[in-house]
Amino acid sequence: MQYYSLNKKAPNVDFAYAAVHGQAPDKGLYFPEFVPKLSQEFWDAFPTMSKEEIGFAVMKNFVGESIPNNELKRIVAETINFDFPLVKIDENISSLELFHGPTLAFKDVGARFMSRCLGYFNKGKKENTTVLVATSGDTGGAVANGFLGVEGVNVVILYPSGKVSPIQELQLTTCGQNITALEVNGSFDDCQAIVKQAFMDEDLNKHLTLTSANSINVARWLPQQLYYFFAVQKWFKKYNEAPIICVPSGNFGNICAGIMAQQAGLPVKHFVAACNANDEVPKYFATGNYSPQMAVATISNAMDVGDPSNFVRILEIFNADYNSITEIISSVSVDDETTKATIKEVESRTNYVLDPHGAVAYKALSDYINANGGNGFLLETAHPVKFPNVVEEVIGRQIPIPEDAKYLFEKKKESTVINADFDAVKKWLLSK
Ligand SMILES: Cc1ncc(COP(=O)(O)O)c(C=O)c1O
Ligand SMILES: N[C@@H](CCOP(=O)(O)O)C(=O)O
Repeated sequence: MQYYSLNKKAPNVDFAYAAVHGQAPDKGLYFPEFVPKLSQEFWDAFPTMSKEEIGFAVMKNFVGESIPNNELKRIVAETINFDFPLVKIDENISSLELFHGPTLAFKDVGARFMSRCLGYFNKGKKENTTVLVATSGDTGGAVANGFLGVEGVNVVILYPSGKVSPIQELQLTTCGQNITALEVNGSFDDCQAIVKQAFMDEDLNKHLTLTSANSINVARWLPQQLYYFFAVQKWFKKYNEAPIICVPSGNFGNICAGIMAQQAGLPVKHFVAACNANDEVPKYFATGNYSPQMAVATISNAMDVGDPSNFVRILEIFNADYNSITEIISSVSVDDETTKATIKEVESRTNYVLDPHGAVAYKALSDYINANGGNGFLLETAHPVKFPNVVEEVIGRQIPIPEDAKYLFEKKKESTVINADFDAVKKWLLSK
């Protein structure tokens, strides 16, 4: 499999090159030269395949010859060694719980896969790789956890000061070793823009081998397809009709991975991209015009993105054809008051506690189903305990902290405060 740059001004590369470099030299995101269709043999076996078998078959098509089969099988098995339950909430709506990994959010799958790929590609190399990552909350913790102790790799996490939840902040600032956190006086979009600029800076790239652990990087983004496969396999044990899938969306990597899975043949009836007040994509769906905007802060903070990186990948899948896009995907915006009311209503009726991101998706999915009929599931992308200030106030009780997360509260935050200024970050990187 070869990858091309979406800016179309850089040479094609294989999976290894795209994973090690992150972004193409012309600033474009890498994209696979075709979306591989899974074979009839795969679909015949699909209902009874194990997670590991599905994971290997799906990722093999994208990794190609860059990693030998036995190594790829190990990487996949280590990536997905936790549960992905599909829990029925009410008559027409289930929740795909993606928070059973080590950092309690869906990012663990991509981060664990990418860290192991880089570990494999870096074996025997003399120079270190610096992984730069911008986070609005969950990517940072997952990348810190996934890359902790990986030889030859230093991770630098940029996060917007005061705009992530307390557990998110502890997850990304307390690892030590090869993980460092830069607390940026700015927004997630500022952090993402600085990271992208770093890949383009000749001087910086002469001194450091840089890559990205955001969904920019295909090794972080593409494994996110896997849980769509796991969920749809479970879905067809209960239902005969393909599901409507609702994805709480910010940088649009997750839903874009789901669309890739659907293009490979996974049965999905419709996707709903649920956004918070950062509604540049819902506006595109309503008008056909896309115009990025300054992010506004919401209670679903990890989706506070004003210029989503992966929107260009969605356009690419559909050749930027508005009608084809809107046939398969809808997009809506849900405000904070409605998000809180949804958490409260669902908890008091069903006892199920949604996190603010899942609540945005629940509301968007239930509205879609009320208007169009059908059955579906939302992606519950983070554990509600990551957002206690919002959720506990709304439901009026405490959410117990999972055993595995208690250790975080004994740790001390360590971060370097820095202005949202590329030159300041460059100077800091070169001083290390
Ligand atoms: C909990 C949670 N939900 C939803 C999202 C949005 O996902 P994406 O940026 O892939 O659209 C994020 C950010 O990644 C997140 O952390
Ligand atoms: N919501 C994300 C933002 C970064 O998204 P990514 O998928 O491009 O890494 C976060 O939690 O940091």
